[in-house]
Amino acid sequence: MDKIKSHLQAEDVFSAKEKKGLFKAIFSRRDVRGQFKPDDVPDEVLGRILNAAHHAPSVGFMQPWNFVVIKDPDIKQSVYNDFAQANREAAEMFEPLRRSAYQGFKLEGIREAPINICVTCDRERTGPVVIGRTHVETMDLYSCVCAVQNLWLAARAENIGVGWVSILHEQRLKEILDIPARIVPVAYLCLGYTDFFFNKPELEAAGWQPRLPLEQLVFTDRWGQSIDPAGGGFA
Ligand SMILES: Cc1cc2c(cc1C)N(C[C@H](O)[C@H](O)[C@H](O)COP(=O)(O)O)c1[nH]c(=O)[nH]c(=O)c1N2
Repeated sequence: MDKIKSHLQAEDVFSAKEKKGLFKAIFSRRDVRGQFKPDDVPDEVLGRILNAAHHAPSVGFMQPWNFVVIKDPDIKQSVYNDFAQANREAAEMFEPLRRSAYQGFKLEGIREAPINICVTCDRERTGPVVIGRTHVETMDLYSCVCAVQNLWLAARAENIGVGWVSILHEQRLKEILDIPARIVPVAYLCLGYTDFFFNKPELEAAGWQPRLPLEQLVFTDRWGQSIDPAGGGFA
């Protein structure tokens, strides 16, 4: 009987070109909000992106996600209306100088993006006791965020921009989308083709927040014990 191939063989290592492709997706992925094209995203392309999301890691292989695909302009408008209200509330939370900068940012592309996707978490999908979630219950939510990241990177490889909108009232979003009580909306995403991706985060380019140096964020052995960046090999 043929032995079923149950693990990757040595020849399945990434070629230099494949490696480059993966890192290109990681480094050139952007949060897209202001430059969506109205062009339809074919179902086949959307299917590939959702399948990539579905292949994310999950605690206990729980796969707690659902993907609500929204194309209806009326639903988008309702979500936008909630964003507009939440965004006004958000602006009030910043001190005056930051507030005017905040008010100048475009922080969503809900109505322009041909597709919106709400990624949700079913906290009870595989029963109350889950391998790996026995002591930290939020692991299922983190698993859904892994799915979001897979989606974001796969979309980048398909030349499709994704923007995450989190300036929303969770309960209102659940009402608009008819999301059952036990399900948690994790991410509201806007998707569509785009002519370009900025080469830096927009918040970095606008001077709102720089990218932190990696060497400030990496410790050896103990919290606070910095590595020597030159010797650390991350340059
Ligand atoms: C959990 C979470 C939530 C949000 C975001 C991201 C994440 C991870 N981001 C996008 C965020 O601003 C962006 O990722 C960073 O500024 C870095 O830029 P790039 O993603 O590299 O372009 C985001 N952007 C935006 O315009 N409106 C929003 O409500 C949010 N919310």
